[in-house]
Amino acid sequence: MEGSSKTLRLYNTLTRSIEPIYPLERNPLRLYACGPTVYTYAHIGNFRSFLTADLIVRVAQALGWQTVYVCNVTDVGHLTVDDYADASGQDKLERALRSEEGRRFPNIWDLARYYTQAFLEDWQTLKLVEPDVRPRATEHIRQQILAIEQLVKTGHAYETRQGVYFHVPSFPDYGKLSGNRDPEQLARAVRDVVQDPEKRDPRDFALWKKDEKHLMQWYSPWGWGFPGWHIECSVMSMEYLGETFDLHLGGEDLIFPHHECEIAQAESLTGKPLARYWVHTRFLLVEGEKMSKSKGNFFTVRELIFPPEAGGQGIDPMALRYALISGKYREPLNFTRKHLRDSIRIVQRYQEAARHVEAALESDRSGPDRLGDRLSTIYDKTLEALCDDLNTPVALAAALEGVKLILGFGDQLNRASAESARRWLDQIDALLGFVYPPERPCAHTRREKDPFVEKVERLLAERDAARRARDFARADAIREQLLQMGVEVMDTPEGTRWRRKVLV
Ligand SMILES: Nc1ncnc2c1ncn2[C@@H]1O[C@H](COP(=O)(O)OP(=O)(O)OP(=O)(O)O)[C@@H](O)[C@H]1O
Ligand SMILES: [Zn+2]
Repeated sequence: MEGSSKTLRLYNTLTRSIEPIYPLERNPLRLYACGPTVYTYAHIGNFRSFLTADLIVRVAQALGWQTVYVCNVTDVGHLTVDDYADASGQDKLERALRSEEGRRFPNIWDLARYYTQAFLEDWQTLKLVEPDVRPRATEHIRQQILAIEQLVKTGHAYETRQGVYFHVPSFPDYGKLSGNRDPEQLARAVRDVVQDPEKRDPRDFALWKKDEKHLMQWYSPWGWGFPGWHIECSVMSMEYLGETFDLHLGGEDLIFPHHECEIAQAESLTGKPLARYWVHTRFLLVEGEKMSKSKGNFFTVRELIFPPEAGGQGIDPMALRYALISGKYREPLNFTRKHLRDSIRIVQRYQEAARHVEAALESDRSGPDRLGDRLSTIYDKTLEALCDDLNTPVALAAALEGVKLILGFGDQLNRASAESARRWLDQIDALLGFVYPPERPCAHTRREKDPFVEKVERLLAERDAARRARDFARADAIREQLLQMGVEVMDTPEGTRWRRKVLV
């Protein structure tokens, strides 16, 4: 098998070192990536993290391994301050339902379904590998309840009037992933959060929240309520991958508390390590700050790739994919216009090379294969760079040499060389995923309107009506409101036009 002599090496957050990765015995490589909370569209920062998982799966497959890849959907609303271990605060899904955009959904279940669907479309648009299992938290409530019951039975959890908590002192290894071991520091981390006075230790975190008013609730041995966020991933990962699996992935913000808490719960249940390697992606930044749903400083896939008439910027999804993988996953990546422009140009060169190759395959130009050996060396270098802790900048630079080689032949490419070039482009596409366009880009929501676009159109109609009624103060106020939403309004002789503030 091509490249099978290579070793994949990745940085393991647990051991704080780069380690060779290999599956256990004769098992496939088993991976779990924490999926999105579906209360709004996922942003491209989220996709940066999913792309790390995607590349690892692709590299593993290129090395000839079998893989089992699980990526969940968090469709139970977890809480706005979930970066605190005890998960108090307001439910993100409920808050979304009360927002202006959320009002169009009749209930919380429809809202979660809608954004799940949108997420899956974005996933396909960016050509991420389809996971073998995509478990939904709402479909695994029974398993979560059973796990919590077991933790209570074994003395790792206890009930209060407000909920059920995992008792951190019952798991001495708490802190092994994040290094957050100092109890006082951990207690300070939760100081600003509404706390349950019956909690036995400030570090204890919620497994079950009792709440008869919560919009998503299930009946449990502790009455009506809903599970904590951390338990969902412990349960779903073990359900599909076994008690110990290979890689657990997510963005850097998940190291603590989410993954630390997952380890505590799962390892208390089984007495075995949950995952052998923990891999975390650094943030995608906008002007030096984390791109984040809650901060509102984000770009969604659709606002970048939709055509301008649908409120987007018409960017090739493959260029967006290229931009998102072009930085090392272990370093923060600043998302800039220049970066996106460069990626657009590079992907266009690949597309041009693919066109040349297709034309040459149709031609009757004979002659020896003058590309096969050189391209195969380049493929090797590309894969080797990815095996080196996913060094994507080096991998992409290596692959670009192949494109230059192909383009260097111009119209003189013969059939034999074109066959090698086509094989190479296919291989690079399997490995990096941006050479050919996606098969199924965002079809669903192209028919169904984006709620943002709907809102803009409604405001523009109101503004037109105000102008007709010569209520210019009202018209100006609406224009200002649109501006604050990032929308520029242009009055032209053909009528009112609008566009999002342009990025490129
Ligand atoms: N800016 C970012 N860059 C890279 N990964 C990110 C970024 N923001 C979130 N992630 C990762 O995306 C995945 C899904 O995240 P999730 O849906 O829970 O929401 P979130 O975007 O972190 O929410 P919020 O923005 O409200 O904090 C997680 O692995 C998370 O660590
Ligand atoms: Zn998770």
